[in-house]
Amino acid sequence: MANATDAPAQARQGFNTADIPAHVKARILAEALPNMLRYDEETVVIKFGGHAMGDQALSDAFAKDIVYLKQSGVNPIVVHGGGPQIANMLSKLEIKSEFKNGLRVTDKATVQIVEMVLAGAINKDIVSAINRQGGKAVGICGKDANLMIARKITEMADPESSEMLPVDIGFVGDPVQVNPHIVDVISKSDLIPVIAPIGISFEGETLNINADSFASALAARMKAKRLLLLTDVDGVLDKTGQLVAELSIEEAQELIRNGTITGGMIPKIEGCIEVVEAGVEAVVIINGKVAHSVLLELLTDHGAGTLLGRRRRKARSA
Ligand SMILES: Nc1ncnc2c1ncn2[C@@H]1O[C@H](COP(=O)(O)OP(=O)(O)O)[C@@H](O)[C@H]1O
Ligand SMILES: CC(=O)N[C@@H](CCC(=O)OP(=O)(O)O)C(=O)O
Repeated sequence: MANATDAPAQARQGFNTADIPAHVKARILAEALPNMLRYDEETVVIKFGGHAMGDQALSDAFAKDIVYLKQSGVNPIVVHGGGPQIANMLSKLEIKSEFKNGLRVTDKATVQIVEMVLAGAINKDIVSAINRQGGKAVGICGKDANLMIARKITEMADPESSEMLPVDIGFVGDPVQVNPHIVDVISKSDLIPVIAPIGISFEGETLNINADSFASALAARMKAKRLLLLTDVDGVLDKTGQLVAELSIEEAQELIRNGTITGGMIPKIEGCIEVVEAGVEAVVIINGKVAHSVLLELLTDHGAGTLLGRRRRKARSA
């Protein structure tokens, strides 16, 4: 048997339920079924981060979860990242890359590689993984049917003073107009949309969009029931490294102010706040390195990671 921390081994084992006692099976089903009903025909946007993609068995477990959701009447929409994979390709091509406030500075050569890696290799890998598990996935990016129109980022908040300062980080976009028609058309059938975070400007330029920002803008526009962000940690951790199971908007802002939330977690949480303010019930940050974390979050009462929203976890099964 794999131990609790050996997620890839657990994922490889799949669902072997033969040695689970009947009364435990009954408890699991009794907990899962009302949760399944709660998400029936609801849209759930799931962001699959590049750090969560590393292992084949885990990627297959993720793909299986997406197929199970679709088969049980939920409407899953996958948005993926690929930061580490872009970094690998840039380093092979000996192109230097740097980040400013969590965003990759993206010149003309870099944006071509970013599009190739995200909308090409990674998008098609995820599509194939879902299809291998019995789903019918369709890969698109924000350019398709003008799904994600973005504006070049030309100013950023100074981390110390919060004052907006002019910046030039190249072909990096901030979503300004989401046209979800193509996603609706795909997901109203038996197909599952898998979306690469590439956008297009009103002037026709290809723009690199942070995958968390892309998923947040889409979830907000589609008034999704949930946004799940899969990353490489269990959720938001407090100063002592303990998981924070739920956060209000005010508590999240305070954790950023007092320096508990730093680095890549800052844009993630800022996106989450905007999503909740736009009317999405809750956003959950979960560990994509735990096998079947998506099912654990959606179908068990206590959930898996950090929930940020207007709704308290205790009331989630209401
Ligand atoms: N308070 C915090 N709790 C959890 N993670 C944090 C916190 N502050 C900063 N982080 C960092 O944020 C990272 C996740 O963000 P990021 O690297 O952008 O993930 P992804 O590539 O999955 O989008 C974690 O690996 C961790 O290093
Ligand atoms: C502008 C910007 O930073 N874009 C990201 C897009 C990919 C991404 O966000 O991937 P993860 O979710 O795996 O981090 C990048 O170039 O890395």
